[in-house]
Amino acid sequence: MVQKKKQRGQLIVLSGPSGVGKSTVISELLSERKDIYFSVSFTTRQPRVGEADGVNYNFVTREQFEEMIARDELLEYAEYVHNYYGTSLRVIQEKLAAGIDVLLDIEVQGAAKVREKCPEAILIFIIPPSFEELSRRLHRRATDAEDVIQGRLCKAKEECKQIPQYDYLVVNDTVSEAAGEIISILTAESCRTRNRINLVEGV
Ligand SMILES: Nc1nc2c(ncn2[C@@H]2O[C@H](COP(=O)(O)OP(=O)(O)O)[C@@H](O)[C@H]2O)c(=O)[nH]1
Ligand SMILES: Nc1ncnc2c1ncn2[C@@H]1O[C@H](COP(=O)(O)OP(=O)(O)O)[C@@H](O)[C@H]1O
Repeated sequence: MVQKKKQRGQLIVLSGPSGVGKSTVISELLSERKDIYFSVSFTTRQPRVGEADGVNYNFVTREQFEEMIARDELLEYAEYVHNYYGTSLRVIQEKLAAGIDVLLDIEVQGAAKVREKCPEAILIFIIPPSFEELSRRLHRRATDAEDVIQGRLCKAKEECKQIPQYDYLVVNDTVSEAAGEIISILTAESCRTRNRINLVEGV
């Protein structure tokens, strides 16, 4: 009855305000689910202390980014606080076709484009326990100047208006609980009939 046929990978989108803990939760998630491929985005923003090219982001100039747009090489892209951010189309296509699940950490406009192009993508939004805690996390991280932090906090309120477009909402109170909830979501999604029907002969 059950055939061994390779399934297409699942596309997983994670969004949430700056400083909510996306990168932290993603590290925890990837340490438990080593089979998931994290998509390293392209950006024109400057690297922060401790960030490495090709690991956190592929850091490019505005000119290089605009060339990628012109060549139609991006699955999606958006401008966020005066910088471009975008996802390589080729890499994502290759991984998904090889049956590998792909995780994107992208903001709300990019997530909406992914939904349009790949309706089966799983969209997860992460929120902080409170707005005050979000502000504390951004200050404690100490990677951005005060005006940048204020800009990101303003943007957070706008971004939260898009929550109804997401399939799942996760509160990042503790990192382990948030990562655990995402793992549960992914397990349930992988059991959907549409993701397993190929396994059954003659259906
Ligand atoms: N649309 C889109 N957004 C991205 C991409 N990569 C990162 N982002 C988003 O860009 C925003 C800013 O990211 P970053 O400057 O690293 O700040 P951080 O979220 O505070 O760590 C975040 O909301 C990310 O989710 C991408 O490839 N496409
Ligand atoms: N659950 C949590 N509780 C307390 N601090 C957290 C939690 N998750 C993340 N942080 C801290 O908050 C700051 C922002 O986290 P980060 O992962 O860089 O956020 P994002 O990628 O969403 O911008 C970091 O200093 C991180 O250590």
